[in-house]
Amino acid sequence: MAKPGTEHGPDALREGGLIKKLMGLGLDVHDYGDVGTPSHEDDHHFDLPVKNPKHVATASENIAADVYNVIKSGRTCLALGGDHSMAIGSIFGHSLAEPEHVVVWVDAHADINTPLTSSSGNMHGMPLSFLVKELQPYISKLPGFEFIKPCLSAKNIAYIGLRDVDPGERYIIEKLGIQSFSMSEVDRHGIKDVVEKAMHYLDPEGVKPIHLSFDIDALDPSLAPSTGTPVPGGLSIREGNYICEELAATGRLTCVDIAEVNPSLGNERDNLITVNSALSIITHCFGGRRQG
Ligand SMILES: CN[C@](CCCC[B-](O)(O)O)(CCN1CCCCC1)C(=O)O
Ligand SMILES: [Mn+2]
Ligand SMILES: [Mn+2]
Ligand SMILES: [Mn+2]
Repeated sequence: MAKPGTEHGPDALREGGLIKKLMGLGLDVHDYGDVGTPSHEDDHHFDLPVKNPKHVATASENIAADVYNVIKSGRTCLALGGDHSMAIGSIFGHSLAEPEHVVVWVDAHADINTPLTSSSGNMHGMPLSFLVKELQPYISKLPGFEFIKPCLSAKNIAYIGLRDVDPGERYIIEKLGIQSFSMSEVDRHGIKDVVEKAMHYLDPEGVKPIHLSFDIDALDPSLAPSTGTPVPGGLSIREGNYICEELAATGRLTCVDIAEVNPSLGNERDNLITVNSALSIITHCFGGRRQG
């Protein structure tokens, strides 16, 4: 991961009262615990500048298995990160259970660099490239990722909140025609129109299961300071809550990722602000409504 500390994200959310808040919504909550992610000493890939590939591969396979089991048991899965590379496993696991699902990716970043377009080598900037069928001819096969079968088409993805996109990602988004509502579209049309347009594009009949992959850095850094790649000019908590309320209201929200909460960044107050923003996002995905 780009910056150590995201491994403590789930516990920070638990300590912030996550389980109690969800139970307070009348939900039958089961905490499946942490996914096993053994680290690998010799974890580098000789001819590619990809960091921790074996670690990410092992974690992804474990996450996929756990997400699949949770969804197959009839529950809605809440996957807590952790680095956004977690979405490799969570989306793949979701697709094994619900092959028809669509993805709403809420993030300051597109996270669709291939190992060759990435300038950082950090896998949190690459998760979608491992999952999109149209990109497979361009993806270097990394050891440990053999289990992944690309499970998304470009038309199954919509971005909300983009404001820091690398040149290679912009090319991919435009070449594949991925639906992208950057912060410019949010400002131009308003969040209501953006969510309506995104859902009409992804699922005009209103029948498909939804995967929401929410990177906490989609929110403005004033709301989520404890995160690894903050970018000014993000979503307000009202906009973030609105997205979640609307997706929850479909009744088809089947898997939610909350990524990039990093309690080792910033001070105590920053941690509290970030955790509270993440808890607000989560509760509005699971039935919490501002109108009560
Ligand atoms: C925009 N792409 C970045 C950031 C990815 C953030 C991942 B997320 O999960 O937090 O969304 C940044 C690449 N830049 C690094 C600094 C120099 C310019 C490129 C990358 O490392 O690929
Ligand atoms: Mn990260
Ligand atoms: Mn991300
Ligand atoms: Mn991000």
